Amino acid sequence: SGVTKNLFSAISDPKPMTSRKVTVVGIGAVGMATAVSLLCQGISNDICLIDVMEDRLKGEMMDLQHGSLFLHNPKIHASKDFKSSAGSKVCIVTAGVRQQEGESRLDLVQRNANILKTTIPALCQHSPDAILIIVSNPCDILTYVAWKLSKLPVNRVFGSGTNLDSSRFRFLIAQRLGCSTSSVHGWIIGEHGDSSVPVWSGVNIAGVRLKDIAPKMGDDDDPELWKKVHKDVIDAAYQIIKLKGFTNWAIGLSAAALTNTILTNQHNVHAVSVMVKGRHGLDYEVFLSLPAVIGANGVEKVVMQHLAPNERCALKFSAAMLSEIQCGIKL
Ligand SMILES: O=C1N[C@](c2ccsc2)(c2cccc(Nc3ccc(F)cc3)n2)CC(O)=C1Sc1ccccc1Cl
Repeated sequence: SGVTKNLFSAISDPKPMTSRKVTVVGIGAVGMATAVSLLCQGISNDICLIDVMEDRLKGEMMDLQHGSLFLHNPKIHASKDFKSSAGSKVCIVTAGVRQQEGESRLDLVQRNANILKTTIPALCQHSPDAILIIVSNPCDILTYVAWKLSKLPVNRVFGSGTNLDSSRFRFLIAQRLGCSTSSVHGWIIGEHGDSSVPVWSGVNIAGVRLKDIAPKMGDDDDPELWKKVHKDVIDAAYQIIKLKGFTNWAIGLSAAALTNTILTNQHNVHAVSVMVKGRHGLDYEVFLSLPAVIGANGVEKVVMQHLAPNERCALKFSAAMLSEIQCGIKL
């Protein structure tokens, strides 16, 4: 038009640079917290929102677009058609249905698996090189389902897993000790949620292992009751549900942090849900969280922590449980 012709003297035609496009599937509280975390931290400037609720989708897209001035002038698009996710480097799946009153866990799993049956193949069709991060719950089982449906190598699909559990764990310890969360190193591994496994021997600040100072740390007869920190991680989840009805900010920030590690090929170590067969004596084809090195190719390496017998036993129990549930899922 007249204005653009007379306003700009073009130097180059805008060729698409190697975009860091990210697709977020599911625009519920978690999906939107993830999108906002990505945009506010400048982790991605090219976001695609996918959901089936078209009005809500358009509203969220417009509302986010109107914040462009306060962001890094991002490209934000939204559609129920997966075509608009084409060329994504990372696809974050937060879509899922809530557990209904009295619904069995297996029914919930099957309903969420049914959503993945259309979602995963469509994402892979339009972004064949993408890394998939599964956030939907139950996370470990749905990460397995997504991996099976994607037919991708195991490094390209992982779950947010105990990344959130570990961040709450480190926060609570940091509160107890009076230092920053990032300075408290500690890992919760295994099944995300109620049956997660805290690796007490690994909790340290500047390499000083708390277990060396408080040898009974994590035991039931520990006078300092450190085991309560893990219980508080679990109780916090239920308390937040009771207080606000859902959780979204910490999980959204954690999904954005995982995405940043991929897009910047940072090789950070995160507790995420990976295929554990052949590790720690586990023989099941299941996904559980272990500390993993994450980069542009997704899961690059797994850190093999020295686990106590009870920790290995808890992982084995979870693996057997997940394997049993997975057998009951119709893919
Ligand atoms: O902070 C949460 N909130 C959720 C939630 C629930 C509704 S909206 C958000 C939560 C909170 C409490 C329990 C619970 N259980 C659950 C199990 C299987 C499912 F398929 C879905 C949910 N989920 C979802 C979830 O996974 C978390 S983390 C979490 C949960 C339980 C124990 C420890 C942790 Cl670190």
